[in-house]
Amino acid sequence: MADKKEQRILEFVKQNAVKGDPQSVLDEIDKYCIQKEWAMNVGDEKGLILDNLVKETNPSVVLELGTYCGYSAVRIARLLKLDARLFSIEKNPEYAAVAREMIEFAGLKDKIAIIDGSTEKIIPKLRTDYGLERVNFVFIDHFKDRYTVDTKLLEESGLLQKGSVLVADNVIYPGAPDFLEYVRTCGRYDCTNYPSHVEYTDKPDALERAVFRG
Ligand SMILES: O=c1[nH]cnc2c(O)c(F)c(-c3ccc(F)cc3)c(-c3ccc(F)cc3)c12
Ligand SMILES: [Mg+2]
Repeated sequence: MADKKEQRILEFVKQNAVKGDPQSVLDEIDKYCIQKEWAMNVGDEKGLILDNLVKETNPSVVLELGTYCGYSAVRIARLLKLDARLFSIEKNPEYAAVAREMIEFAGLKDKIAIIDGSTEKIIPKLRTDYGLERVNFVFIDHFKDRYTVDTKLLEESGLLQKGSVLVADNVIYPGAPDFLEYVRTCGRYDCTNYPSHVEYTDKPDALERAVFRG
């Protein structure tokens, strides 16, 4: 594959992180993105907020929309209990290939499954083709114009149950105004905003947590 930024990040991690140590993988990705090339990982500042939201939920089944290089999959899965699992949907095959190697290097291959394809095609098939009954935690971090339609797909798929937690990245920048409007006004979610910054910058951004009322 052509040497792309995502490949360079993976190579840097392989050279500098400790195999089987998820925290060192996160630290080296952050170091690369701060020192060499910006990349759209959730990053260390929003990552700490995400850590706390995962810890307080202690989910058994996690769904991620948008894998990219696997940073947030590693970040979340490193906190999960032994029998918990994370399913991450990625449309870009080059990103998925990098993420698989990143996740294997971090030692989390048995906890994380990457599903190749688009969310609009995969979400409706999660119950039938992947055997998912319910998801307890969803990290939404893909195309901002898909946040609302995919949230509605999750509702219609029957995968959400009372207490299922959605956490969405970038709700301020690049922004997901229709998603914020939907989850805050449709009456089916309890919402909380967590102000932060775009990864590796001082540009304001935020995470939004939306807890499904059932
Ligand atoms: O696309 C994304 N997916 C997930 N997370 C993202 C994220 O956390 C980001 F910070 C950005 C971002 C924000 C500001 C900026 F200047 C550049 C990129 C993007 C993004 C937005 C528009 C694009 F054309 C390309 C990338 C994403
Ligand atoms: Mg993001």
